[in-house]
Amino acid sequence: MTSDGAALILESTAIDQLAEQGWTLIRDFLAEEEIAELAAEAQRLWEAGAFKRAGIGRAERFQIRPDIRSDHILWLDENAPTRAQKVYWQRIETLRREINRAFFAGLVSFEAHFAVYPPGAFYRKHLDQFSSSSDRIISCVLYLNRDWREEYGGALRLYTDGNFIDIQPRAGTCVIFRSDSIYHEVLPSQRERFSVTGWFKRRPLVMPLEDPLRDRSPSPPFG
Ligand SMILES: O=C(O)CCC(=O)C(=O)O
Ligand SMILES: [Fe+2]
Repeated sequence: MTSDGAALILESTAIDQLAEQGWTLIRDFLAEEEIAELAAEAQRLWEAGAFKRAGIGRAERFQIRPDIRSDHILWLDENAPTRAQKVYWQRIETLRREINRAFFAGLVSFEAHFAVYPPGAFYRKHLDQFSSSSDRIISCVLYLNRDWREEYGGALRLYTDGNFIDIQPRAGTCVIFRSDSIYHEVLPSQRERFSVTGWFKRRPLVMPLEDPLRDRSPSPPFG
């Protein structure tokens, strides 16, 4: 990155594109050594067995469906970030403010996980919003593999206007898109493919009327 001014101009172009076409990308989202540190961390945790098979759906609808997605994930804990993760969260916070300023989007939080696609893994075409809730507004995927080559597969295919575009998962590229309307898929990857995937969220618009876990024993009889 050349200067803060240049970074700001880049970011505002990206945000214009996000508004116009529903997706954008920022290359060099973090410095090379910051990406390398995140990549080393993800690799170490993967080798230590800390990742879990990813599923689809939330809460009681959660299912492991290797026919739909076969990646493995590890959620980040915002309250206990490593040094590399702290830099990532700070960068995300800057982006959150930019998006809110440009769109009055009311994004209040962010959740993120590391993901690994082992050789052969994929994620079929989908939207990132759960059908049961609309609090995921903007998706954000940051890639960690240095020297990625097209022949490894593993591109992110974004579907837009009856067409599609393939994005190579190269270290430092961050793809940002609307969670409610941009269909996308991860094509089968032939190499271990690492990323940090996250979602900007709004406060849920409709609050549940009743907490299902609340004690529902009958109230004591009158008198
Ligand atoms: O890794 C990617 O390129 C996209 C991942 C994805 O679509 C997801 O986790 O919902
Ligand atoms: Fe997705």
